[in-house]
Amino acid sequence: MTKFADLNLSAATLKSIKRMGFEEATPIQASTIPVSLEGKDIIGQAQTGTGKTTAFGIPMIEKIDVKNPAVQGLIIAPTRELAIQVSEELYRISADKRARVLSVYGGQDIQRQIRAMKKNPHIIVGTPGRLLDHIKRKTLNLTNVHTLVLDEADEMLNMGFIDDIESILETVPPTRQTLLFSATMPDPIRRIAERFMTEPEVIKVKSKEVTVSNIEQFFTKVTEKEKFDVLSRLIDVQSPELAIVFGRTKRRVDELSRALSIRGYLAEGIHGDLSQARRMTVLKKFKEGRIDVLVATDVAARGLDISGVTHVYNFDIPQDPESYVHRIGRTGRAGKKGMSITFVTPREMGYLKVVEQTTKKKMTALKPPSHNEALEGQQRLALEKLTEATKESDLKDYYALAEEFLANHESIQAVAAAIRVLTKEPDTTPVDITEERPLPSRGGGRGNSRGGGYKGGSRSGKGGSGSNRSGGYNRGGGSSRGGDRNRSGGSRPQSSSKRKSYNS
Ligand SMILES: Nc1ncnc2c1ncn2[C@@H]1O[C@H](COP(=O)(O)OP(=O)(O)OP(=O)(O)O)[C@@H](O)[C@H]1O
Ligand SMILES: [Mg+2]
Repeated sequence: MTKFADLNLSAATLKSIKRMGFEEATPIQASTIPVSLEGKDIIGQAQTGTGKTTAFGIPMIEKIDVKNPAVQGLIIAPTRELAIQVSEELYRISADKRARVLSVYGGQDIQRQIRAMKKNPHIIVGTPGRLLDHIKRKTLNLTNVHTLVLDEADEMLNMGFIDDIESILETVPPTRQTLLFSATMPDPIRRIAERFMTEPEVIKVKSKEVTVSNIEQFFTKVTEKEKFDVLSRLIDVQSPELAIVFGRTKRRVDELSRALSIRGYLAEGIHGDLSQARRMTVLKKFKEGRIDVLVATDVAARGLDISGVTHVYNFDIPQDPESYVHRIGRTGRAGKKGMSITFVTPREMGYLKVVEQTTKKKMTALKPPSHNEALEGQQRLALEKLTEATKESDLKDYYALAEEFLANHESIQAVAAAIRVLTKEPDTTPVDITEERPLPSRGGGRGNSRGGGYKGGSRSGKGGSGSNRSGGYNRGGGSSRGGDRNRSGGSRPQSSSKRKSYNS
């Protein structure tokens, strides 16, 4: 085990790390920080939730000259929420050194960002589109950047993002150090990445499986029609502390969050068509536990670190194995336990095999719970609440009434009534969920799982500067940026003109 104190870090950074509560460096931190401090380019791959942010954050902060007012570090992230989160983590690492960190992303007032730029931030964390926008407006000068990080590099280099990234890189000195991090790094993407790196060192934390062992992985075979009832019952049986339900499209997310609310769950949805203010409010409520279930498209699959997420439900199986790895990685973080349950329709069993081949881990089959099992789950939850309440010392005020009640009722009847009152009985209110077509049938091979391969097709018709690319997170073959993901029905959803927009 490596202690941060053994990594040759400055006193200021060590102090900040201590304040963050970190004692030992995680394996990816221990293996990349020394190499990064030497100035080498790195492709860093380690499982979800194992501290990659701090792994690139510490050396970047170490190398900032706070007396120099120029932007010296640039971090590019695929989504707005991730850009915000990463900037917050860097801010914490730099609490003592006091390097200035600024996040810029689409959907936020650009004038406000321009004003913030004038306060000479040392590090910029941004999404590709908005960064380009600032570069074009000449409100962001990257000529003094010595350290560049692509967080979730494979995601950004895959399909469509590559043009933006290349344009940004053209404005950064070629002598810079480039660091790429992700939990997944398919070979074709790695080869693209190496094009703009200098003799990168590939640092991969060795593990048998791509996913972390603290996530218990299940699948359940269900028909499209059964899915929603099965989801409700699973939530009732498993009573997650916080759960994320991933759906394939934005419409799916809207319908699911509405349906869950109708059935009495505290659920809200997040996807790329919502305003940035709304996205932030929903995420904040989820982090604070004011909603228990976050329903999301893949916009929330990458990098988000929300403590207390105990369950991930893949309401629709993702078609890319990488997406699966990142989705389930929203639980089981920083050594905590988690559980994932993936719904598979009979025709989609081939996708399950592909996922398992990629993760090198078999999922355990889970029988969908019955109505009675769901009821029992909720009753047990009620009993837990009752047991908790008996530990309270100030129940005395209730004794008189309790005695009066027990004089007229059997004790078993009294307790049963209390449990019943506290039980949220499984709700079977009919809800409207549009049926999603199954993914096109496929065999078991990994082969061509992402359709046309990693071509990095270009994104035409880039939205005007500062525009909110409201397309959300499309990977569909269609050209409509505002459309849902994969609406292409029975045909293969990804053609060679793969592209996604993601609200930079
Ligand atoms: N050395 C450490 N000791 C304890 N906790 C840590 C340490 N480093 C990071 N963490 C915590 O672990 C959690 C996960 O970290 P982080 O988000 O950086 O993971 P990641 O590897 O980037 O995951 P993903 O692949 O999902 O992006 C965070 O809550 C972070 O604060
Ligand atoms: Mg990360």
